[in-house]
Amino acid sequence: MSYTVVKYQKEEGVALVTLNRPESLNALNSAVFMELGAVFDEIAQDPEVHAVVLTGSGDRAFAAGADVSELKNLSPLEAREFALMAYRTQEKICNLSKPTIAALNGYTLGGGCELAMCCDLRIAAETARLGQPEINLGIIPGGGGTQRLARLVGLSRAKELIFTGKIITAQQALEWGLVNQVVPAGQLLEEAFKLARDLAGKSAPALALVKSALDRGINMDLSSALHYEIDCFACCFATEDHREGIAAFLEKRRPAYKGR
Ligand SMILES: C=CC(=O)SCCNC(=O)CCNC(=O)[C@H](O)C(C)(C)COP(=O)(O)OP(=O)(O)OC[C@H]1O[C@@H](n2cnc3c(N)ncnc32)[C@H](O)[C@@H]1OP(=O)(O)O
Repeated sequence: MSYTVVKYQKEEGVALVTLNRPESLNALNSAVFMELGAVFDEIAQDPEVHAVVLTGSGDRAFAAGADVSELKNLSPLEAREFALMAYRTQEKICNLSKPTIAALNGYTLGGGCELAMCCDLRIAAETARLGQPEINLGIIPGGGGTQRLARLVGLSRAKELIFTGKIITAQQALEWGLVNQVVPAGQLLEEAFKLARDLAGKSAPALALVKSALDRGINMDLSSALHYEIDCFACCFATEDHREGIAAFLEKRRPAYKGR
């Protein structure tokens, strides 16, 4: 399938997905959400892809938020439809059974920050700036910002960011736990790919199971989550990869996983 507002490339088991509206700082409109949804459907079905890097084109923004010109004339029902469409795409990203890394190459604001939080890990360029400035438009985050941000940085810091609409540096985001790593801008994609290739070399079923244990478990009560983890742990023993991982350790060699 061909895409226009999103670019999709594959390299050595890693998918690179690039938001591609640099003239508007990769603002997220309906077309971007539709294409992003289709790309992640394609990735989910593609056995050659073992990890994903999501970034923005140009050197100014990952995404500066939902496209304000599209939000301008929405009725409440249309705003709900827009948010639901974004939600459906975000669910495809969150539920992908492969690891995802957001490479934040500049402004990561509003819906852009919400999209980054749908990825498993976030690496930011030193020049990246993050925030949820919706309050300054007289609206609130509608793409998971109130929930995912609070879960990542705690309720108090989430309120600080969302109430004030202030924009923080990549370093501050690192200190708050909103990003995992900060790197020089020129090394962002290289570092994101290094991590993605490392993850792509691990057992795919083990990664899928542990992603599920973490993402589903966090929303369960502790006892249910611990039992779910035990079931996921047990499922690993149905894979060829677990035999290979243990054999490789005992034979003092690198494992060669087959993803099954
Ligand atoms: C409901 C969820 C949401 O996400 S609401 C949107 C939340 N995001 C924002 O409020 C950020 C809006 N953008 C800005 O505040 C600024 O653009 C900036 C601080 C990110 C960068 O400022 P700067 O002065 O450096 O650049 P420009 O403002 O001139 O931006 C360049 C170009 O991009 C267009 N643009 C930027 N953000 C958006 C957006 N969210 N939606 C639509 N378009 C956007 C901006 O209008 C400029 O276009 P131009 O045609 O050149 O005027």
